[in-house]
Amino acid sequence: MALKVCKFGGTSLASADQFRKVAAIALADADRKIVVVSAPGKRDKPDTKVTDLLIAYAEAKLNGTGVEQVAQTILDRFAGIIEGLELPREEFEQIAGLLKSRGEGDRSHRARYTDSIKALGEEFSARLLAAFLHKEGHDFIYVDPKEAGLVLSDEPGNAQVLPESYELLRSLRDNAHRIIFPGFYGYAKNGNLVAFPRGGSDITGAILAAAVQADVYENFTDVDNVFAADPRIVDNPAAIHEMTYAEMRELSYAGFSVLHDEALQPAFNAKIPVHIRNTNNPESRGTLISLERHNHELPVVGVAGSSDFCSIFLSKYLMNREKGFGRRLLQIIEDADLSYEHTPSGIDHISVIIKESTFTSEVEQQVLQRIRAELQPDKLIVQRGIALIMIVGDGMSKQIGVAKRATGALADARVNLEMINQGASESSIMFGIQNSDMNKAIVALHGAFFNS
Ligand SMILES: Nc1ncnc2c1ncn2[C@@H]1O[C@H](COP(=O)(O)OP(=O)(O)O)[C@@H](O)[C@H]1O
Ligand SMILES: N[C@@H](CC(=O)OP(=O)(O)O)C(=O)O
Repeated sequence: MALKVCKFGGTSLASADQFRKVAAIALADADRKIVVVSAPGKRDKPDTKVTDLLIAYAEAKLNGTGVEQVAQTILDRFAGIIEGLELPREEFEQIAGLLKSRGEGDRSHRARYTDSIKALGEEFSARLLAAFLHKEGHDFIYVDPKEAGLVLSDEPGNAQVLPESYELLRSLRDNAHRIIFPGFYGYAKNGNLVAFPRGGSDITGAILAAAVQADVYENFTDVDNVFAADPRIVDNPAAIHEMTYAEMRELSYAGFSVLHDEALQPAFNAKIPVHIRNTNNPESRGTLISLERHNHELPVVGVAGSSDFCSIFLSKYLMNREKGFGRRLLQIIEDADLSYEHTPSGIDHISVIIKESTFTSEVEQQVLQRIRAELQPDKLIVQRGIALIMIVGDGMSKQIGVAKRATGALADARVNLEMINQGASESSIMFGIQNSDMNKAIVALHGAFFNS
């Protein structure tokens, strides 16, 4: 018998009807031993995810205004699901009670308090799904991440799994029941509830899959497969049925929101294939992500982009002769508590690419002052509003002319290139362009590699 861990995203649990689909998928295969769930997501485009409602609830509690209204919206969402699943009234009372009592918790640390509230979306989803399956006569139980041993670093909203979790979680494998597990959060060693970054239920699923040595990690979402470009940007993008961990890691980091980029590491380390599938169309083939792919024809498997980066550009004659220049520059970045994304360089120049949200004007002033004083560059320019576009494919290094095809397509679309950087692994090329050109560039690059 195989062992499968499956994760259902927010769109898969957005309403009672969606819960029923999830239950049917879980029941369709007895190998689906562990089911990880997200909080109810959007039912349609203008809708709001429960996680965002809970964050608004935490804000309202912290600021002391508008609490009742947002609490009502949250409770209405769950009341609709409970009613649609024909669950007893006590389920609703339990949720309302938990929301209220958790809301009264310690508010002295904003981020910590917000984590404790926003995790409730996943907890409620998991409790309701378990209650529904139980009512229908199936042997599923709700498992609490604290009891199971999902131990995380104590970094609110940005937690990372600690190695001991894997040993502790392994025993889920031998649990006599099938398991419903809430995604997105765990507990620090000091007992504090801590959440992963947004989209982190994908990470929970991958950790559990690695811990129990699952045969496959099925990640159910609302698309038939991973596409070669974001379907919200490109009409009818090409379907990708197979890709490697490395390709998916680069693409999800670069903008494919279908899978959290940090979810791949646990699966990759434990060599567990990840199968992206559609809750609304479980018959579709999906996308299998594993160590190697069999289809080697495609030099590029995907084009992704994200906006709002900035670059710190330095040039200095004979920079190449100055030992430790790069190290000293990156030390200044580190001292400002910044992390960097890329460092494209040439003999006399180097750029450091940083997320714009972290590079406030105050931080900019400090950093530039130190760079001028300690490195004496000939030129120092900060450019904001940069989008980074990546074309990714393990087959790229073996094919001649990939960069030419890409730059040709960008030129035809009249996209101005600010920078180009080929990843050291030769499986990606990054283009820095203006934010406003991002979608145009993605459409052009998708066309160049997939429309022929
Ligand atoms: N390259 C891509 N392939 C497929 N989906 C993508 C891609 N890029 C972005 N997406 C978006 O990711 C969405 C699924 O991710 P997400 O909304 O986080 O789902 P879930 O609620 O299941 O976690 C899709 O609906 C799609 O709009
Ligand atoms: N509900 C959390 C965690 C998550 O993974 O959600 P989703 O599976 O809907 O992306 C969030 O919105 O960030």
